Amino acid sequence: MIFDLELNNVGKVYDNGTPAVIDFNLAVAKGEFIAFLGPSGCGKTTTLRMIAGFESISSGNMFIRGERMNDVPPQRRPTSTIFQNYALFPHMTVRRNVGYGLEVKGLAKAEREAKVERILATLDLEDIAERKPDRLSGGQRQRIALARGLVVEPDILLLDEPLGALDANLRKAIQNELKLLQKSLGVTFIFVTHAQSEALALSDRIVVMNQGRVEQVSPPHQLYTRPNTPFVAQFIGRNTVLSGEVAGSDGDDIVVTTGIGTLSGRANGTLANKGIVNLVIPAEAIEVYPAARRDALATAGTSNLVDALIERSEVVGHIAHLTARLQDGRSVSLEAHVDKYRPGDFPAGSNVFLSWKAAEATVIPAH
Ligand SMILES: Nc1ncnc2c1ncn2[C@@H]1O[C@H](COP(=O)(O)OP(=O)(O)OP(=O)(O)O)[C@@H](O)[C@H]1O
Repeated sequence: MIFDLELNNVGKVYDNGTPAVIDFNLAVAKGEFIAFLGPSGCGKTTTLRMIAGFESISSGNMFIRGERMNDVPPQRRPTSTIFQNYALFPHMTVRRNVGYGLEVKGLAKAEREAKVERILATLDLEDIAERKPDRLSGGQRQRIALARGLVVEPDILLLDEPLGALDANLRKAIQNELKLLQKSLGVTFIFVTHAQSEALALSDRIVVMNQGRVEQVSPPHQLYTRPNTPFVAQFIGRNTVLSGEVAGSDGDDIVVTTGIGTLSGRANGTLANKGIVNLVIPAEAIEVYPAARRDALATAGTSNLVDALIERSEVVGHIAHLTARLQDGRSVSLEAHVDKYRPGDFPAGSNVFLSWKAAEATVIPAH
């Protein structure tokens, strides 16, 4: 199979010696929507710029549709880049901004105009085609930048924090638009973000980066429910991470001795280090029961029963928010519809039990 994009052990060391990207491996199929997600300074932008050709590759190889790209200059790569500030020309109309890339490529006027009209129509920009971008809204400018990137018909569109300049409401609306547009065009999109919700909402797969390295590449749901590493468990979703030691197994479940009891979860892949592990429990998997139900739950064979004390209990709209303190002192935040956690059932100061199904918790190596 020929991938749209392949990065094989790609690395970047800046002239000052900073290793910004280390052994980056990724294969992207045509039409995939990929997010690079991670904290500030983890190497997302550097990787995107190496794909675009704005930054040289220090080690490893990069291929687009099977062709090695390491030494190909940016303008000869089948990529377009959309920058966070959109980099539109303020003195040109929207139409000229959109057509500029085709002018540079030297396309004949008639062909150029046909392509520009088509993309203006696709992105609903015809009515503002004669305006200058500085007189337009953030959302409109974002669409112009998209049109400018797409009009050259790239194999891969690279987007650097494309929604970063927009306010929260507009961001949400444009997220949906972007996803629909990408699916209808079938163009491979790679975008950089440090907004977890955006990556989870938009992507087919997310590449989580940390300190220059790829921690995990997974579809959003899998990343959320089955983290591979302690970093991902802390960075994505709302997980409680307990350290412990493997005591054995019970069918598909791994039994772990922790500071607050003998608990269980499922292994994610093979556990290289069987000794010290982390048990990762997503907030969504945790059920809360009043202390009075302890015996009934134990009789029913409910596993993973953990004592806790409700520290905070409040209802906002239809959502009940609970904070429960475990015996080791750490707090767990939980939320659910008020039909599930009825106000009054779990007042602050009450003793409760937390429980989860072993299949919904994940056991990962501690390092
Ligand atoms: N031109 C440069 N010269 C030297 N070091 C650089 C250069 N650009 C980036 N770096 C360093 O490389 C590392 C990765 O930076 P990069 O911009 O790729 O991270 P990022 O994940 O995109 O961060 P952010 O979310 O803040 O944009 C950081 O340590 C950064 O300081």
